[in-house]
Amino acid sequence: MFSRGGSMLELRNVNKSFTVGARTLLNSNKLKVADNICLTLDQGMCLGLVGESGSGKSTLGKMVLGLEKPDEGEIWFEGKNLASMSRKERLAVRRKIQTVFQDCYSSLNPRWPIYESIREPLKNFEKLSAREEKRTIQELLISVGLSPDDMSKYPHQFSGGQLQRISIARAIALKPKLIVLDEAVSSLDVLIQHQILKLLEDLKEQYLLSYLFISHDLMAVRSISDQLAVMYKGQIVETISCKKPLSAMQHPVSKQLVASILPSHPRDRGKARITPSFDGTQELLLAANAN
Ligand SMILES: Nc1ncnc2c1ncn2[C@@H]1O[C@H](COP(=O)(O)OP(=O)(O)OP(=O)(O)O)[C@@H](O)[C@H]1O
Repeated sequence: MFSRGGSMLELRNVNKSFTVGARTLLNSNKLKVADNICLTLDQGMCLGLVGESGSGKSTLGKMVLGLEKPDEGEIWFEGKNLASMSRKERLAVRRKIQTVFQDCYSSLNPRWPIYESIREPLKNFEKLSAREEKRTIQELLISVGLSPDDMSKYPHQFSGGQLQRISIARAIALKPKLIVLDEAVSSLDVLIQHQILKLLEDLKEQYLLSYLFISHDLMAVRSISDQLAVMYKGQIVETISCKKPLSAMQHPVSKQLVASILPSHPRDRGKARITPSFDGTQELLLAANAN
């Protein structure tokens, strides 16, 4: 399906449940958030994971990041099963898989100049001199479209879009192979979303990155992904190439996601669904197709 490189990430029959509500001796309520998930992401590609709130997307991202463990199944990264790696190998993987979350305000320490926030992963994983660190941080800021002088400013001095650029600079500081982007553009307005998606696309080429792009926003996911996986109640109900039109999506849940995209002008709502896509082209979806 993917062709640029070999398989970077593979989820094999991954299952995960959480215990919810009161547990009694006779009863424990289990909520299945990953139900036999099988997914592959090849090197240099972007896999979009879309689905309604609570469908299990973030939990899946956390399992890839090693923040949650699957109950069953395996997660393979660069040809190795995460669960059977040595401590040293796991540490190496930790720097190769980075993340950008939605909430850039809480992911940066408000009391630190952003220099310190970007420096943190470098300090943990690289042995750089103060001079090298400073140069690296300046280069990272430039590569995300900010000024090297910004490094002495504090988070409150930046807009939401700029803060997300800083989070991205920190995520790429260790030259990772894979970035899990969990609702990374969801809190931004459409114009800034577009700019951050463009930046992510450029960085993907420049640093040969792979992305797992998690969002409930079908259009944002489609604009950056090569392949799209639709998640519903812990299951992947459909995977489809993003080269195909939205109308090619078959599963009722996918069709519902498509139907929920509102046309840009109220006049068009209810007749045809016209949605501007991020490359500026227009996609015309007849309501009959979408439903
Ligand atoms: N640690 C946990 N313990 C118990 N339940 C959890 C835990 N983490 C997540 N859940 C539940 O699992 C379900 C899936 O959550 P998850 O955050 O993975 O979904 P999501 O698709 O990312 O949703 P959203 O888009 O709202 O973030 C939700 O019902 C959530 O409340």
